[in-house]
Amino acid sequence: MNMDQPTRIIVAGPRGKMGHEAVQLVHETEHFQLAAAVDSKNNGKKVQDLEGMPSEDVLVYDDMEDCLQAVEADVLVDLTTPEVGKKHLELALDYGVRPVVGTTGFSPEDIDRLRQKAEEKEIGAIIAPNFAVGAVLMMKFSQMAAKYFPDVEIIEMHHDNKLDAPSGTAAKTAALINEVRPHKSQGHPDEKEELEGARGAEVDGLRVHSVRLPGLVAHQEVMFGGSSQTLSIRHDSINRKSFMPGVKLAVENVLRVNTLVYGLENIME
Ligand SMILES: NC(=O)C1=CN([C@@H]2O[C@H](COP(=O)(O)OP(=O)(O)OC[C@H]3O[C@@H](n4cnc5c(N)ncnc54)[C@H](O)[C@@H]3O)[C@@H](O)[C@H]2O)C=CC1
Ligand SMILES: O=C(O)C1=N[C@H](C(=O)O)C[C@H](O)C1
Repeated sequence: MNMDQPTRIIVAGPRGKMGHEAVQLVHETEHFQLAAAVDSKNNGKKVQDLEGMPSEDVLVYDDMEDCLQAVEADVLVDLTTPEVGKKHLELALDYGVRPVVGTTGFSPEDIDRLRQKAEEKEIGAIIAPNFAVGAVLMMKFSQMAAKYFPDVEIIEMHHDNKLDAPSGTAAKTAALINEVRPHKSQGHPDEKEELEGARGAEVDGLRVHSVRLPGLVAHQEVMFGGSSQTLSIRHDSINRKSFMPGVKLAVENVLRVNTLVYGLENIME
């Protein structure tokens, strides 16, 4: 790949809340070039003909494989839905296009399998459950705190159009915390849920609660409790522009790695 040439990018999900911002980011970034978009409809139209899109004279495909066969691209930015995102990531690897995936809903098994595939193909891939730098710091600070406060509950709060629960960020936070937290079942040993789900989902004894409300964007609070004290670590994305510097960083870095990287923290300086 010639690093002096602009990075040619396919955006999947261009009419979505995140995809729309991503098309705008590619349009505004000098060393990025939009190669095509993959949408669930609008096959054969130009991106610039979709409502609210910048003047990008490139084609929209309604099928990822058709797009990968027709278009020369370096990177796929996927911001679709959990099931679609998994298929797109696999196809991109098959065609030697490096995936940057913000789509959430990947299980640890999915990630292991896809990492193996990326390594077999010797190309980079990045799955980032949260592109906001502040959210990455919130996760890292939570991991630091968990060493000293093993009693912790995660409360993630999102808009009510979100398909997956818990959020990818909450799942990643729980995984990071459980790397350092001694296993512990929280709450009273005789605790009983009078209403199913009242104590949230359980990840190795740690509880995760998902709130869905109109008006919210993306928020997470990690609450720790210790003797006579509590600690809360909170991040709020109040606009989807908060994710775009992370998308840019991931596109730049996916060209330099030959494995699947899970989490923006692994590429942040
Ligand atoms: N990693 C991160 O920082 C962030 C990740 N997300 C994740 O990104 C994904 C998208 O989120 P939003 O933009 O809020 O959702 P959205 O619902 O606004 O957009 C999803 C888009 O995917 C499109 N789509 C569905 N099937 C498709 C297909 N077969 N081919 C092409 N496009 C298809 C839909 O038409 C829609 O436009 C979700 O999984 C969400 O959890 C959201 C925000 C930040
Ligand atoms: O769907 C969203 O909106 C978001 N999804 C990601 C997640 O599941 O963690 C990232 C962010 O929280 C916004």
